[in-house]
Amino acid sequence: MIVPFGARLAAAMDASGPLCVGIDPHQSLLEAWGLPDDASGVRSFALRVLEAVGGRVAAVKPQAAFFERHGSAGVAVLEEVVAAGRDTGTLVIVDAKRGDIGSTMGAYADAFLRDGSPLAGDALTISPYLGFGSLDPAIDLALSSGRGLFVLCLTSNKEGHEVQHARTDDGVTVAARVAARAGALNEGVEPLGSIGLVVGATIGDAARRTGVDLAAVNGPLLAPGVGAQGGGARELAQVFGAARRQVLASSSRGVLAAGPDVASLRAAARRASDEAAAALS
Ligand SMILES: O=c1ccn([C@@H]2O[C@H](COP(=O)(O)O)[C@@H](O)[C@H]2O)c(=O)[nH]1
Repeated sequence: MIVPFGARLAAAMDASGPLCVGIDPHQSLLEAWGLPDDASGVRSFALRVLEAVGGRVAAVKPQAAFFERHGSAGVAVLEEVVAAGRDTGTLVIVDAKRGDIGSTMGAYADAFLRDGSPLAGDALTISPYLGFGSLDPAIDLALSSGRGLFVLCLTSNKEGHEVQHARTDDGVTVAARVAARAGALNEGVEPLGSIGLVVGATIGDAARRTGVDLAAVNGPLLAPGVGAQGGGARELAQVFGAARRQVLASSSRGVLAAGPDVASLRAAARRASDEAAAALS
């Protein structure tokens, strides 16, 4: 039986807390960890993170860009990391932020969401800014394969408002429209739908200002920006309010800076998870 991603994530957050650890092998972190800036260094880095947090946090999020910058050897490492992450029992969210015209989106869906594809984790981040309807192939395949999607809605970067806060002809913001479309796909699903949103922990009161009803999305809310970008317990509570039980807080550098020692990484992840749980309870 296929268990939908939303149900699997809800169970993982209940068991391990609301934290996703980002696997972002930045050049500077590889150097700090004494690793070479090549695919072998990225491999050692990512497997070390999995050793520290696999099976102990709700999710991990390998950032595809840091693997792709090493070409085909880096992509092969990403494949290995996706498989190794899933083997630990921790959910794997591939942060690749794909988005394209529908026919090409079908190929991205095939790569990242199809059973048996080496790049398919448990969920994928995607961009709706070629139009929400262009995401249909990914939505169809995610739902039929028990996977999830995180659709960019209100991102953590300071430039996001240029597009996301813009108003359409009927006065509704782009972000609110994205959120409403995701919510329609999750309607009536319990405990949580599988079509989530990306909503940065750094956005302050932007959800209110843009008319985004986060609770009505009835899906998971991936909240990057915790740690290195300045988001903390106070920001999580402020941004998510009534939707806080849907939130999966995400931290990459904030945890990774504790490496390369496995015990220190594990302790940093535990702290981040406990802080997020307290802020979102
Ligand atoms: O709005 C967004 C969407 C995605 N991200 C990604 O999350 C991590 C954040 O890394 P930190 O080191 O914790 O700052 C990174 O992979 C981004 O691409 C985001 O930050 N904001």
